[in-house]
Amino acid sequence: MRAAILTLSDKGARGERVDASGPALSAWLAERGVTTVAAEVIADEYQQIIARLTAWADSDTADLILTTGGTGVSPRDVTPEATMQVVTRLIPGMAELMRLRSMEKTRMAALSRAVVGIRAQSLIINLPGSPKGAVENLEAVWQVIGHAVEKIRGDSSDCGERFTL
Ligand SMILES: Nc1nc2c(c(=O)[nH]1)N[C@H]1C(S)=C(S)[C@@H](COP(=O)(O)OP(=O)(O)OC[C@H]3O[C@@H](n4cnc5c(N)ncnc54)[C@H](O)[C@@H]3O)O[C@H]1N2
Ligand SMILES: O=P(O)(O)OP(=O)(O)O
Repeated sequence: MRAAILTLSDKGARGERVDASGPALSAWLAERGVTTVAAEVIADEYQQIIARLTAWADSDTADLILTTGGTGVSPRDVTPEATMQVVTRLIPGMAELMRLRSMEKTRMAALSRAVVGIRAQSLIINLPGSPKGAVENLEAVWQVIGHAVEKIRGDSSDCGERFTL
């Protein structure tokens, strides 16, 4: 599986904070055999987020596109809105699963408005901004991601009896 990681952070884009979340996700994925083929830090700008997600998905850069940051309720948090503009199909259950598992760790997880969806053949997942929050949310849906990527890419095998989790 190939992953691309987009960090949304005004401070990061201005060079006022070192991006710890993108590298934390990349390291976590590498331990599971997933290569990060692209990674970028940009500001919380609606149009820029749309442009980057669209370019990665439409050029088939990655099977899995992760965003980190900008999912909350601050005025400049627009990652979910930009993602909803880009995806053609939402997968609400994956976002629900992330919040369910996260709320077992912190009630602040209720503030993440993260969405998950599909554009072209890429699965796009919003994750919160902190390194801890980002990895915890990815971990929550990890067992589902492999199967989602297979299905998005047209796997027609009968999955009815393959999964019990
Ligand atoms: N499983 C978890 N889920 C959530 C957590 C958590 O700890 N575990 N945190 C919750 C909180 S609190 C909020 S609020 C929401 C929404 O978060 P956002 O997506 O809006 O996150 P940001 O405001 O962009 O960032 C929050 C905070 O994290 C630090 N930060 C952000 N970006 C970076 C970066 N690239 N490198 C290092 N640190 C970063 C910084 O202190 C920001 O103020 O999510 C809940 N879900
Ligand atoms: O600069 P950002 O976007 O990372 O903002 P915040 O630290 O308020 O999440």
